[in-house]
Amino acid sequence: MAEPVYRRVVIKLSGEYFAGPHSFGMDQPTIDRIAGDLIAARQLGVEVAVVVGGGNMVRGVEVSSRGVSRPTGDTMGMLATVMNCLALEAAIERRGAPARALSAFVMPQVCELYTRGATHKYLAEGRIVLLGGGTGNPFFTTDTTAVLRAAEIGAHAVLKATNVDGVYTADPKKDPSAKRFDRLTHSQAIEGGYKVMDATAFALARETSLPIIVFSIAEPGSIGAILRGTGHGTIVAG
Ligand SMILES: Nc1ncnc2c1ncn2[C@@H]1O[C@H](COP(=O)(O)OP(=O)(O)O)[C@@H](O)[C@H]1O
Ligand SMILES: O=c1ccn([C@@H]2O[C@H](COP(=O)(O)OP(=O)(O)O)[C@@H](O)[C@H]2O)c(=O)[nH]1
Repeated sequence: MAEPVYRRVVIKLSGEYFAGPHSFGMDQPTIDRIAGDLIAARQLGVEVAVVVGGGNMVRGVEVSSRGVSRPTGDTMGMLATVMNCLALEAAIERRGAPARALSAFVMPQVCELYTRGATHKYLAEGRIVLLGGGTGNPFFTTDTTAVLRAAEIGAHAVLKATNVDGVYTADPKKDPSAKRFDRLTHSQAIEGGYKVMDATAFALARETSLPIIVFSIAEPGSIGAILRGTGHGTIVAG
């Protein structure tokens, strides 16, 4: 079997995708399927840290438009990401593989606090490490969290597993004539204003020379295919 292209990665999983065919909440078959894909990725010999979004439950901007302050709405969003991590941790462990959820917030009754040291330790033990709570700060996203954590732990790439198969010249859900890029630079992604990831995430990835691969999570096995270099997606790199 081909050697994996990257030895340590941060995988950003769309929170929205956790809802499966529903518009809200956690769809267990979808979470179980993602757990299987992550275990297969780990079995390639890759150290896997995962940042999960929270859009299946709370997005700060939406909540704050209904009356709470933006920082409070964002805190709710970050707590939603912790819940997704706990669901994924349970799904991975039910399949017999070791995982460990860490949170950006101190919540000792729930899970351990995120630190670089703890992440390295659990990755070295062969666990899939699930990073909840975003950056711990409002006004950021889990895309930015994924790049930040990747830079902190010395990951070789960020894999953004989402609901489109790459970066397009325009939102492909709105513009059927949009064209997909195979590859583009961080600067091109920022200047193009492509909304598949926020500009803060692209800018931090440029600053830290981290490649980002945007690909669809909908295809079972897509994470492993990207890691083997045979997947279908857009590479955003230097
Ligand atoms: N230029 C673009 N290329 C690809 N996707 C885009 C683009 N502009 C907007 N999008 C939209 O970005 C969405 C993915 O971003 P987002 O909803 O933040 O995903 P996630 O839930 O994975 O964080 C896609 O559903 C797609 O419709
Ligand atoms: O560092 C962070 C990460 C996330 N969030 C909040 O958590 C929500 C869920 O994250 P995100 O929208 O990135 O999830 P996804 O789009 O992947 O489902 C966001 O809307 C924000 O309100 C935040 O405030 N700071």
